[in-house]
Amino acid sequence: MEKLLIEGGKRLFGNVVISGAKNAAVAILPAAILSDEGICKIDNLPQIEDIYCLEKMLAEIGASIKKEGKDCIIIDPSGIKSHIATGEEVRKMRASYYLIGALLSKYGKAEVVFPGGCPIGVRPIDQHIKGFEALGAKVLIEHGIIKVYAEEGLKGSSIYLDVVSVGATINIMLAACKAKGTTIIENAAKEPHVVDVANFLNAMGANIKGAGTDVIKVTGVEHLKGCEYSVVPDQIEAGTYMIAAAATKGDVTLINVIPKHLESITAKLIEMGVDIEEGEDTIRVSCKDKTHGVNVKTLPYPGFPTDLQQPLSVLLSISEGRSIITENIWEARFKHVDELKRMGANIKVEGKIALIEGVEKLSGADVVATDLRAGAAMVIAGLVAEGYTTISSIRHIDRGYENIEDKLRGLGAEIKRIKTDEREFECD
Ligand SMILES: CC(=O)N[C@H]1[C@@H](OP(=O)(O)OP(=O)(O)OC[C@H]2O[C@@H](n3ccc(=O)[nH]c3=O)[C@H](O)[C@@H]2O)O[C@H](CO)[C@@H](O)[C@@H]1O
Ligand SMILES: C=C(OP(=O)(O)O)C(=O)O
Repeated sequence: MEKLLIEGGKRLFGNVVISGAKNAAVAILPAAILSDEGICKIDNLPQIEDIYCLEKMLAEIGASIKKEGKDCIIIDPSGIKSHIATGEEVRKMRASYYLIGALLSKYGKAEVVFPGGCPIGVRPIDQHIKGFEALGAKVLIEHGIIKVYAEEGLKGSSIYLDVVSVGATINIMLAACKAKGTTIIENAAKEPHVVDVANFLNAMGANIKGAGTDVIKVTGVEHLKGCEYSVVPDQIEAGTYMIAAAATKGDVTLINVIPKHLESITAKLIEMGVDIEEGEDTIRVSCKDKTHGVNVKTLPYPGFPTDLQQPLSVLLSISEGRSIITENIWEARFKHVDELKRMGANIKVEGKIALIEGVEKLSGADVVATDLRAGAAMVIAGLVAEGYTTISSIRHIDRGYENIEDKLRGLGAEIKRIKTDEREFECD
């Protein structure tokens, strides 16, 4: 088993380059199979396990995938013959559900195994299904496989999402972009990755308007073609490094970011006493004094992102006074709290609320990355804690953070990946 070993107490200084956004890239790769003519060259792809997993899935159904340089791939979908994706990889990640929208759009049918992803609570897909059905598809779930058929073809429709869902918004865009007529998605998600996927599809020839607002209009087109595209910078990876810089009382400049996408985290950090300087595509985060506690509610974009709640809870744990986190999106996104408590944090969880009393310091311990962002939280905790921290189950971290230990070492952290003889305990 691999673990991360961190010697805490080093302040982070210097520059860190932010990678392409996981949550955009995991939808853009499946979207690329929609090309009826030509290849897609996709750049600024994060080098993370979720992307490697998707590349394998696409190759399994017949796509040709070629790497070009470090973070660019070329996808040629002309060899795809199958509408079925039920392999081992599909189960490993959440975003494999985008294969449903993409295959349905391409073939009028799709059979995809139920997706996996972070164990952060019940993760229904009823809004995806509602969207596919509104477009004229029949949906059947059998033996853990989602089977979607549109024998008469897909027809544009109006869909009002009952909850703001990133996945359902993107999946309906994918399914609708070659449907007959116009589809309107109301109460749509507005996250930067939703906009990025719409931009990618438009670069392929789709006609999608309104992405980034809560009403998206998709006018079906007959034909999509290949394109060249660069994935938007990762808002969540950037936020994680911003929090790490503040927590270690460091001075870090993030390169390759879109400051607008980070407004909710920037505002929260400023409220806590952190200094932030925004450039055109950079953000400098510095912090000399102890930060103070604040209240945070997770909300769909442009609210504070749930994916940064766990990393922020570490900074709040060592801030002066009391903080309250309200987690409004996922019902089980406080699993990291028990791990933080091992390091001396004072946190009480009641339902969707975590009550945090700031402590003077954290101390190193053996902890577990219970999910992806919990893992990022443990890394930040290890960086600020006194002594040594080891983090296990780091496969979760590898799903979403490119070279986390190299990037942090570049900022002066003492962190390394170690191999142990222990077998990994699979808890999800
Ligand atoms: C690969 C990816 O992009 N993952 C992100 C995506 O997950 P994901 O797309 O799975 O999350 P959603 O935005 O769909 O979920 C938001 C809320 O809607 C609910 N819901 C969702 C779909 C549905 O059909 N029915 C339903 O009730 C969920 O239970 C949750 O409470 O957005 C989440 C919310 O920003 C992030 O935490 C994840 O990192
Ligand atoms: C929850 C996350 O990922 P996924 O939806 O892929 O499980 C995340 O990126 O924080």
